[in-house]
Amino acid sequence: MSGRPILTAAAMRAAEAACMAGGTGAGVLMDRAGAAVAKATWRFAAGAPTLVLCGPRNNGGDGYVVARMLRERGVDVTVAALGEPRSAHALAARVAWGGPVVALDDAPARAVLVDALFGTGLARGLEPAVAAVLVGLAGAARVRIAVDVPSGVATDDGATFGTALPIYDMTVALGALKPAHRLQPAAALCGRVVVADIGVPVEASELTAIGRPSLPAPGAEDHKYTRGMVAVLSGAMGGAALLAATAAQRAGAGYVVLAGGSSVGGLHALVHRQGTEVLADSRVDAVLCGPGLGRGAGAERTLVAALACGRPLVLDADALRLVSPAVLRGLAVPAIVTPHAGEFEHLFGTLPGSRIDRARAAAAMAQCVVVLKGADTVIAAPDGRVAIADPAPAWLATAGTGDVLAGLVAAMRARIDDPFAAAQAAVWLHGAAAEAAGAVLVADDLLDMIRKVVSACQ
Ligand SMILES: NC(=O)C1=CN([C@@H]2O[C@H](COP(=O)(O)OP(=O)(O)OC[C@H]3O[C@@H](n4cnc5c(N)ncnc54)[C@H](O)[C@@H]3O)[C@@H](O)[C@H]2O)[C@@H](O)CC1
Ligand SMILES: [K+]
Repeated sequence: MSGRPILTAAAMRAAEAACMAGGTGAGVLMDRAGAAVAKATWRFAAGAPTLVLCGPRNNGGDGYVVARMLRERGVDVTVAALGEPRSAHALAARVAWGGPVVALDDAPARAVLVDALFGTGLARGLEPAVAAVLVGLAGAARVRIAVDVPSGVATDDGATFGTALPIYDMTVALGALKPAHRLQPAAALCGRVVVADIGVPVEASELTAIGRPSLPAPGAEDHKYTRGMVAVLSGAMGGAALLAATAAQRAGAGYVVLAGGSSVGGLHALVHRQGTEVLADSRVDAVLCGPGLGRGAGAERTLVAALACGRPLVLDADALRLVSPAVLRGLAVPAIVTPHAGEFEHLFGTLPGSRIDRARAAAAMAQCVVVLKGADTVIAAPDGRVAIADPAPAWLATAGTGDVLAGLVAAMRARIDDPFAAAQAAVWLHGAAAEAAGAVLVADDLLDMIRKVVSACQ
């Protein structure tokens, strides 16, 4: 699992400060940042006339460097500034640019827009008048490129403060990914995100991006039980559990039992069992409870049996309405829970902060791995580690896709000991399956794609 680091604004500033303490000047970093953006802009826009918007501080400073470097490549560059430079390095970069600078309000539309108004220092939403000018110029441009982050988004939680902002074609993240590149609504504005190495060493981070997992193919000594035995507990609505069980099979679990419900059908290789006796089988590596469970007395009995079995648990859907953080905390083996926003709030209450903060607090509260699902899925471990998924296709917003994810989580949990790593592998497979399925997918289509995306992980 690659797990590229994601740095908050403060963490990026600390990395930058450590680099400067090691002897690299701030101006050098700004030059590297500007050079990286100029190179990306050149490649993307092939030298078309370019408007660079520069803010008052260091993001704006990067902008002046971009303008200078594009001019050196022969590009027709116009610079428009939101006020005078208010940091020493931005001022130096403007002096080095040396060309004309017009006020933002007078900026002419050009084919390429480079937005260097605000970066990781943004503390509040853009002034409505500034946002309106930005949106207008972006709308008139053919190519829109954001320096570090789109101006007007909050770096650490991806908020846009309710302001309408442009959608960019590319965002050049300086030094490392930031939460805003992955959290909504900001992530949807970024376009393609390119991380530019500006020579700032980035330590291992508690916050990472979910990368493609490594899922070794079975060896000669493997058999169906070593491949992972998964028990999926069914209930009132058998279809959901069937989706989950099939996903687990397709993701490589060697033996999948669908137990406790009345469901029939599925692949011939799926084993159907009455009741929950399978939970006493010591070969069971992971138990999934929740999809199609229902919320009646039968559902509670099934859940109680699951909670008592001592096997690694994955809890989803209806099961999340019937447990509490205290019950999860009491489990001998940490569970994985997979709530969407509504289930999350029902289970953990209204927690403060970003999705990262909330998922992390919930995981600590319940001492389990929390997969907070959505357009920006966030996974948190009880020890404080958090991983964020790349944006997944919005076509996933359809019935049954959560059941498929739950089955994938169970299959991964059955073969990967670390529940945090297992959850990440499953979320990656789910997103990749959705990419492969394409437009207007239904949950069943994901099942057909799982084998293909698992093969890509070997
Ligand atoms: N992190 C790094 O290693 C590097 C960062 N650099 C650049 O520096 C940027 C951060 O620069 P700064 O911290 O100077 O901050 P910004 O350039 O992001 O500007 C934010 C500042 O503007 C003011 N402000 C905040 N919100 C505002 C609003 N809505 N309207 C008007 N004014 C507002 C505040 O005074 C705040 O300090 C990064 O995004 C990046 O572009 C690069 O120059 C070099 C390397
Ligand atoms: K920017």
